[in-house]
Amino acid sequence: MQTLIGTKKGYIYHLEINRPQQLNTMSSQLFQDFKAVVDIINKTDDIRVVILTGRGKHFCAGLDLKEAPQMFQLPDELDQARKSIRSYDKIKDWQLAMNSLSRIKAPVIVGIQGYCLGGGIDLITSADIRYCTEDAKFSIKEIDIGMAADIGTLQRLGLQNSNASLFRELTYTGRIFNSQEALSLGLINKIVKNDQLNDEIFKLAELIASKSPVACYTIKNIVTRESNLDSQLDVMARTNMALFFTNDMSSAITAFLTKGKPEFPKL
Ligand SMILES: CC/C=C\C=C\CC(=O)SCCNC(=O)CCNC(=O)[C@H](O)C(C)(C)COP(=O)(O)OP(=O)(O)OC[C@H]1O[C@@H](n2cnc3c(N)ncnc32)[C@H](O)[C@@H]1OP(=O)(O)O
Repeated sequence: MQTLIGTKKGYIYHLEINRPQQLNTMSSQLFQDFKAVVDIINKTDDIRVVILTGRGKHFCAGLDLKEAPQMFQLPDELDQARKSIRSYDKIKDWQLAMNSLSRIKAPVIVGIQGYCLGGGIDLITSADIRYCTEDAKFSIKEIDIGMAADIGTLQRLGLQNSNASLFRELTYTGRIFNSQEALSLGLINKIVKNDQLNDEIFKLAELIASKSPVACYTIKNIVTRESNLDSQLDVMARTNMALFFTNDMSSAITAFLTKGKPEFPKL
């Protein structure tokens, strides 16, 4: 795999996002590699815990906005309905990729440092356990590219969040929030010192790996049956399939690439 590196250490499988020069942004290759790695891991019967980290300074700066215009592009000759159906299929495929961590049979621990933005949050919400460093920074940044987070965040983190008001503020504004706020939101379960992330998550992984893998498998099977998740994600895909063709989105992505300011017309 090009964008993910996997290393097995005893019962622990360490997966690393390997696009540090691109701030580990999500390219179409990364989506494909996430889908592929689930099979590799699930077919290896002595993997008891999976750790996911990102190489370099940042965990993940979200969707690769340099590649995004190609990712969203559909043939001009298609009518609106056909474009919408094809974009629905694409969103479902990306949802499948970003739900990979919940489809891994073993518990998954994620370690986050630096920025974790947009799709990066979608990805980590499908993990079992999330630790971050003191200086980690988060943003539910989809709003800044004129779209709604469509691959997990609204469903896994938003619905039934005990801090719903803070959650809504963060989704409507896309403002950067720190590790303490991430903790209070339930996005993160432990903040660790900047230089101790790997030590802490490996320590935790070793503890879980010492437990019965059958019991861990059973627990994961139960706790990942989030009520109505599939239908919620499907509603999201059916809603966003039209959003992909707004000028809001293309104007926002162009503004990022050209360091300009996007224009959003009235509803
Ligand atoms: C559609 C369904 C699937 C997934 C949907 C996901 C939605 C999202 O993920 S929305 C969020 C998308 N991401 C962003 O909006 C992040 C944009 N980037 C930033 O805000 C900042 O760059 C930063 C990450 C906060 C870092 O800031 P700073 O330290 O000041 O560095 P910069 O000079 O801004 O960036 C360095 C270099 O990296 C490039 N870059 C940064 N982010 C992205 C990105 N997401 N995609 C592509 N490239 C990115 C930036 O353009 C710079 O490149 P240069 O070539 O050096 O100019």
